[in-house]
Amino acid sequence: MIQKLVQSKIKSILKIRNSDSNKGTFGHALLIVGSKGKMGAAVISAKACLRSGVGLLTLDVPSKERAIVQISIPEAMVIDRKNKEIDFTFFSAIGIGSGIGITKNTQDILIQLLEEYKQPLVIDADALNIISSNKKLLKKIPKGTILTPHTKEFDRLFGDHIATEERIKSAVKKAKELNCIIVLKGHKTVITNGTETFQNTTGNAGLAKGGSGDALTGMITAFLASNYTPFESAKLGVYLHGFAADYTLKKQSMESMLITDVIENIGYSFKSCLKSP
Ligand SMILES: NC(=O)C1=CN([C@@H]2O[C@H](COP(=O)(O)OP(=O)(O)OC[C@H]3O[C@@H](n4cnc5c(N)ncnc54)[C@H](OP(=O)(O)O)[C@@H]3O)[C@@H](O)[C@H]2O)[C@@H](O)CC1
Ligand SMILES: Nc1ncnc2c1ncn2[C@@H]1O[C@H](COP(=O)(O)OP(=O)(O)O)[C@@H](O)[C@H]1O
Ligand SMILES: [Mg+2]
Repeated sequence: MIQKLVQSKIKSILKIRNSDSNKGTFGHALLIVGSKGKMGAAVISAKACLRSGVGLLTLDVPSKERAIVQISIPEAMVIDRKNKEIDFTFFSAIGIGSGIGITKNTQDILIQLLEEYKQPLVIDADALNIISSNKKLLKKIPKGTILTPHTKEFDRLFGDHIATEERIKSAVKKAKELNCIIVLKGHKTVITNGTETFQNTTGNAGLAKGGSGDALTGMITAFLASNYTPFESAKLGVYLHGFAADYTLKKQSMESMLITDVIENIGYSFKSCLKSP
């Protein structure tokens, strides 16, 4: 049975930020995102991550591109993509894939990460495509990892599907098999851990634009770093992302909406869910 992901469920998950908390309370996230020409994905995912409550954020980007993020997001720290000495285990949560491209370097980083990091990851976009072209990597995905494919990425990973219902059934089966969370993105995103399955009730076609998924990756990574469980993190990210997009319609149309407008409204999503009955 597919349950509707509604506001009361989100409210029951959201934790109130304690007044005596410090940045360490909300974890240190690492986002391995962006590449030459796709640094927008890095900036978008980082901003969305920071707007979702993470304590500290480090971005792993190609060294020639670091100025872009340092100038546009002073809150984030930056490390060099080529640095092989990175201790991944230092980070509370890691998101990888948005805008990274498929190169020898990004393939090596993903393989190194899957060898060294045994906690749940958030895997998106090109990192999913790297796994699709080297299916042996599926077995190395840490338990509880959140995979965030759109339809095409899902089919690259698990084979072609014609009907949506058939794809959802596969998502449930694969989530169980791989012991992970699958966020099957689309008009009505489906989130499953293989046992329970939810369909999102927020969001609109203003999100049908490049960068919307990159923002979602940043948000889910922030929740994971802040100690929400992987399933909770996926649900919070998907619902609040869509909710912020719906609120954006107060000022923008679906045509004019930018994902950066949506990110600016994440705060409203939190406020509204926390105060709802
Ligand atoms: N500013 C930046 O830096 C940006 C960077 N980005 C980065 O670029 C990389 C490539 O990512 P990508 O998703 O654009 O490429 P790809 O996997 O070929 O899929 C594209 C095609 O898939 C389809 N499709 C998608 N959703 C679907 C759905 N729900 N239902 C059905 N079909 C669906 C659709 O194809 P169509 O419907 O035309 O067949 C669509 O044209 C990645 O790393 C990403 O993070 C982007 O985020 C843009 C902003
Ligand atoms: N018509 C729509 N209605 C609601 N949400 C949508 C719609 N189209 C796209 N989205 C959402 O926007 C995001 C798109 O993700 P993705 O395709 O990975 O974008 P990108 O890679 O360009 O950042 C997903 O969260 C998806 O659910
Ligand atoms: Mg994407």
